[in-house]
Amino acid sequence: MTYLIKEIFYTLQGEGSHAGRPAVFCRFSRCNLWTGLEKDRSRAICQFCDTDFVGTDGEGGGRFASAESLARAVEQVWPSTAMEHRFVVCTGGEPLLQLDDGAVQALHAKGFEVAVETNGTRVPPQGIDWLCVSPKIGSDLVVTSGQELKLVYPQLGGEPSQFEHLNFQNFRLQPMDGPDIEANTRATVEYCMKNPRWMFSLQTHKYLGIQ
Ligand SMILES: C[S@@+](CC[C@H](N)C(=O)[O-])C[C@H]1O[C@@H](n2cnc3c(N)ncnc32)[C@H](O)[C@@H]1O
Ligand SMILES: Nc1nc2[nH]cc(C(=O)O)c2c(=O)[nH]1
Ligand code: SF4
Ligand SMILES: [Mg+2]
Repeated sequence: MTYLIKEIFYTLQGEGSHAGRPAVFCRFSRCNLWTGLEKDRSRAICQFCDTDFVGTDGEGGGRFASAESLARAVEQVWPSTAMEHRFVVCTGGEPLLQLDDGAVQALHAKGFEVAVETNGTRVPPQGIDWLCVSPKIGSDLVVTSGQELKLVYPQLGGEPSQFEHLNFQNFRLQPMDGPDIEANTRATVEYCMKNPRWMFSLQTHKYLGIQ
C-alpha cells in the first residue's frame, strides 16, 4: 500500500474534545467530497473546507511506500525526549480513503494513540482509538458511532438534532470559518446554550497562530 500524504507536522490538537493536546498531524491527500481545487468548490458536496490537501508537497509530505515508512515519518516529528503520551491525528483530505489496518497497526507499534478526523462516508479500519466524525450535509453518512461527533455549524439543510440519536460519546458544534465566522460563532454559542447536549468547539489553533 502506498500512502499519499500532504504534510506531517507536530502541533497542538486545536479543536474538539482533545483541544490543547500535543499531537502529530498526518494530513492525507485527496477527498471524496471536493477535488481541493478552487475552480470546483461551488460544485462540490462539501463547499466550506478550510484546508489545502492537494498533492504531497507540504512539510513532511510525500509518497510513503509502506505503513512502516509512514509510521517512521510520524515518529520522526515527535519530540525525541518524550516517549509517553504519543498521539497522532490522521486527517486530510479524507484519511479513510487511504488509512488501513496496516497503518493503524504500524502507528500503534510505535506507541501512538491514533485519532482520526473523518467526514464519516467511509468505513474505518480496526483499532482507531479516537474517531471524530464531522458529517457533511448532502453526503451519505455511514459511520454512526465513535468517540466524537463534531458538526460544523450552520450547514444549509442540516440541524444538529438530526444527529443526536447516533452513538457518540461527545457532541460538538464548531462554527463554520469563512466570511461569516463572526455571525456563525455567535449562532453556535447560542445553539449550545439552548441545547446543552452540544458543546462548543473553537478552532483554537487559528487564534493561537499555530499550524
Ligand atoms: C479539513 S477536515 C479533514 C477531515 C475530514 N475530511 C472531515 O471533513 O472531517 C478537518 C476538520 O475541519 C473541519 N472544517 C473544515 N472546514 C471548516 C471550516 N470552514 N470551518 C470549521 N471547520 C471546518 C471539518 O469539518 C473537520 O472536522
Ligand atoms: N492545530 C490543528 N488542529 C486541528 N484539528 C483538526 C485539524 C484538521 O485540519 O483536521 C487541525 C489542524 O489543521 N491544526
Ligand atoms: S470532507 Fe473534509 S477534507 Fe473534504 S472538503 Fe470537506 S472538510 Fe475538506
Ligand atoms: Mg484544519
